[in-house]
Amino acid sequence: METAPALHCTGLNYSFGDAKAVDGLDLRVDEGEVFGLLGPNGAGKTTTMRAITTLLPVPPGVIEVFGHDAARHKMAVRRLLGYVPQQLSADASLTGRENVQLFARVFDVPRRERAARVSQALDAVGLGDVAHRLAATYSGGMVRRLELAQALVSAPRLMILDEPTIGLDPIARDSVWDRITEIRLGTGMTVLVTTHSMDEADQRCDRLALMHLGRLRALGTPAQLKSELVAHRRESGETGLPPPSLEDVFRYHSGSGLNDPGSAAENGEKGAFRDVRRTRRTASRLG
Ligand SMILES: Nc1ncnc2c1ncn2[C@@H]1O[C@H](COP(=O)(O)OP(=O)(O)OP(=O)(O)O)[C@@H](O)[C@H]1O
Repeated sequence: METAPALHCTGLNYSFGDAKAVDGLDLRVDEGEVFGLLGPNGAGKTTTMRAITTLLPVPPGVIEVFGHDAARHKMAVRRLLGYVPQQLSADASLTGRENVQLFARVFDVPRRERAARVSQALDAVGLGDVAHRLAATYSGGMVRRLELAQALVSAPRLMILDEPTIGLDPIARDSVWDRITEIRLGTGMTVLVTTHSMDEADQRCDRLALMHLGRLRALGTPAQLKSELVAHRRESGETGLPPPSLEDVFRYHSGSGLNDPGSAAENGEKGAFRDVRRTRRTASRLG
């Protein structure tokens, strides 16, 4: 019998008032993959992730996590998930260990396993030795790794990471990604991640979905997406260009971004303003 994929979305729609944030999204993520959700600001990535985590309501039959319907079996789905949102979730006035302990209680990790699981999660992200320090004293990269530990403490099978490296310098970014890779290799955990860094997407993701204006525009491995663009250039007679990067693929599928009709900016500045404000707030708190 075929095993259920880590995630299956069938015709996911989500609107905020009259504005459609996600428009008929079909997506399948297989167990063990690192799957990147790409797209310009306002493409619908965070809304998709929040729907998967059951934080936004969706009707039955639309989202399944390891075969569990997110509408009918909300708690079963939540138990399978770890989620690191874009906004910071660590409390600066607690120590690293206290932050992770808090999540262990919230996620109902059995009391007798709690201490060991908290230590394991902190060690897995390389914070075991500094777990006694207040999170306020951590660098931006350490805070992001602490949030990863918070999400890891419930031993999720599907980890959802919304821009886990936003606002980090290249060394801190690598250290966050190296930890994700190590944990994934050790546990077989599936990862669904958004990033605006095309280098990260290219180097760290097995497969990518490119969203724009709430719709899926392209799907495949980084190599497939690039070779599709080569084929398209050939068909349209564009010659003499260097091999495309993932950024070229992104630009090709995202059109003129925020100036497209129906985009966040065209639908009202408020949405775009909120997106930028949220991103800046996270980045500056990490900086
Ligand atoms: N709470 C909300 N109320 C109203 N509109 C919203 C809300 N959250 C998101 N939107 C709108 O829905 C659309 C999709 O937003 P979403 O945050 O999912 O995009 P995104 O791809 O994650 O963008 P970013 O890369 O900036 O994080 C945008 O037009 C956004 O303004």
